[in-house]
Amino acid sequence: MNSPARLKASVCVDAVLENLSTVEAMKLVAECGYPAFEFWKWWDKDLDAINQAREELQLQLAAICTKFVSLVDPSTRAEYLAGVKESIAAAKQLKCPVLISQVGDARPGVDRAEQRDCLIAGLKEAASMLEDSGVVLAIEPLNERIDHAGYYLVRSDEAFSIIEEVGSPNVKVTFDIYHQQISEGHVIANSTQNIHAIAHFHAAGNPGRHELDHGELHYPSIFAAIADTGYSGHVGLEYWPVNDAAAGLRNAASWIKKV
Ligand SMILES: O=C(O)C(=O)CO
Repeated sequence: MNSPARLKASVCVDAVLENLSTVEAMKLVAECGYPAFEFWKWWDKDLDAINQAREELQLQLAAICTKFVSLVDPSTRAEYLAGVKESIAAAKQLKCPVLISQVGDARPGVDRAEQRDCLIAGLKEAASMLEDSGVVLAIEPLNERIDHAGYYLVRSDEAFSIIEEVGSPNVKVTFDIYHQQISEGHVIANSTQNIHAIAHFHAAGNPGRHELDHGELHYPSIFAAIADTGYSGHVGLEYWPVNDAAAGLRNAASWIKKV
C-alpha cells in the first residue's frame, strides 16, 4: 500500500499555468496528482467558480495574497489593514489557511529602523483580526538582486525577527527557497531551524526561476529536510516552465511523493 506523501505540494497556477484560466489550471493540477493549488490575486478572479471547482476536484487552496499595499509607510497603514480584512473574507470563503503578504519597497531616505517599526506596528494591528479568523498571514522576503530591486524585506533572519517581535501565532513567514538562495543561500539550515515560524514555502529552480530540477538547488534533499521537521504546511511550486508545463508538473509530483 502507498504511504501518504510527507510533504503537501501546491501549484501556483498564476505562474506555472499562467496561460490557462484558473479553473482550467485547477483541473490540470488535480490531473497531475497535486492535492493543492494557489494563486496571487483573488480580487480579479471569479471566486464562486473557483470554489465550485475546488469542491468538485477536492483540491485545497493553499495560499492567496493580500492586496499589495506598503507596510513600511504609515500613510498606507489603513489601506493595508482594509486589504487584510477583505483578504481574510476571501480566504474564509475559499477555505484557504494562508495569506501571503509582501511588505512593499524600502522608502528612500527613511531610516530602516523607522520602517521596521512601522511594519511591526501594522502587523500587530492586523494580528487580532487574523487570530479571530484563524487565517495565518505570512510576510514574504524577496530577492532584490534579480526580481525585486528596492524591496524592503530581503533576508529571512530579518523576517523571523520581525514576526517574533509581533508575537502572534497568526503572523508568520513565507520562505521562498528561490528568493532566499539568491539573497543568502544556506536554505536548508535557514528554513529548518526556523520551521516554527514558517507558514508556507515557495520553490523554483535557480538560476532562471524554472522547473525545480533546473539549476543549482537539489530539491529532493531540500524537501526531505523540510519534511523531516514535521512541517505540516504546503510547499508551493512557483516557477515559469521552460518545458511542457503538464509534463514538468507530473515529473515533480512523482518524486515529491517519495520525499
Ligand atoms: O513576486 C514574487 O516574486 C513572489 O515570489 C510572489 O510570491
